[in-house]
Amino acid sequence: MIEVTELRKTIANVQALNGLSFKAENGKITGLLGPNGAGKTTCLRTVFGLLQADSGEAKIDDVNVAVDPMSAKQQLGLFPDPCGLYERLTPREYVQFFAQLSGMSVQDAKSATQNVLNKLQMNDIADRKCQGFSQGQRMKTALAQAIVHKPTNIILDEPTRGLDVMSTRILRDLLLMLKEQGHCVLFSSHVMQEVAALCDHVVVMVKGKVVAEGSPQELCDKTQKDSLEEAFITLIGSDEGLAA
Ligand SMILES: Nc1ncnc2c1ncn2[C@@H]1O[C@H](COP(=O)(O)OP(=O)(O)OP(=O)(O)O)[C@@H](O)[C@H]1O
Repeated sequence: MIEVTELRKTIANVQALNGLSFKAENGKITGLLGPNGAGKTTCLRTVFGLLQADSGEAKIDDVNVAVDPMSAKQQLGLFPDPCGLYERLTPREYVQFFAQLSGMSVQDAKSATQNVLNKLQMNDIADRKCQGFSQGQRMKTALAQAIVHKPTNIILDEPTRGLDVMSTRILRDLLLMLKEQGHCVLFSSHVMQEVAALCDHVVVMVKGKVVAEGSPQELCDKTQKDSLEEAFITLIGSDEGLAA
């Protein structure tokens, strides 16, 4: 479970987070939805420990990220930008390298890598160099890296940005699989369709704080709108920065 409480962060005189609080539970996909500049990336970076909040706290499975970052990160996987793979490595080498970085012995890293390659059905590409991979193959490799140390929690910042329809579908299926396996999946987006299709729980944020949260249906009910897009626009007070 990921829990943030009253997070505040000012960057270059901008109040990026302004008392942000929400929970992302295990076995659910939680979407952070908001217009450009709402603070989604800042929130995820703070949860991952890349940024330090001015006040408030972020907890991963009840471990405060700022107090015990190593333990917190043991239970956290960060989906990297699939464009940034090491081109000269094969997925097996790449994933095993990150498994060892997370503290596993060579033997454990090898077997964890084989497990994740099986889980994501990647054996056909496991020993090819990443150079020249399709977006979908990159996506799988990036996700394998994020989950090889078997974290309970996975965070993804706009994971479908720049992806074609097929790659988006592959990623959706992978996220649904992780949810079925009981993981906590937290991702940011301003793509309405993606949030509607995937999320059990949606956290709508504007200017660094939560303006509404609930299931897509609950948000529609709350705003008395038929579509999620209309509900979000009502909640946000404008359609700026939203993608259909
Ligand atoms: N390094 C930085 N320097 C200056 N301002 C920053 C920096 N990082 C974030 N901000 C500001 O903090 C606010 C929140 O930014 P953030 O990137 O978290 O938003 P976001 O919701 O992820 O936006 P987008 O959907 O456009 O990616 C914005 O106003 C942004 O300009």
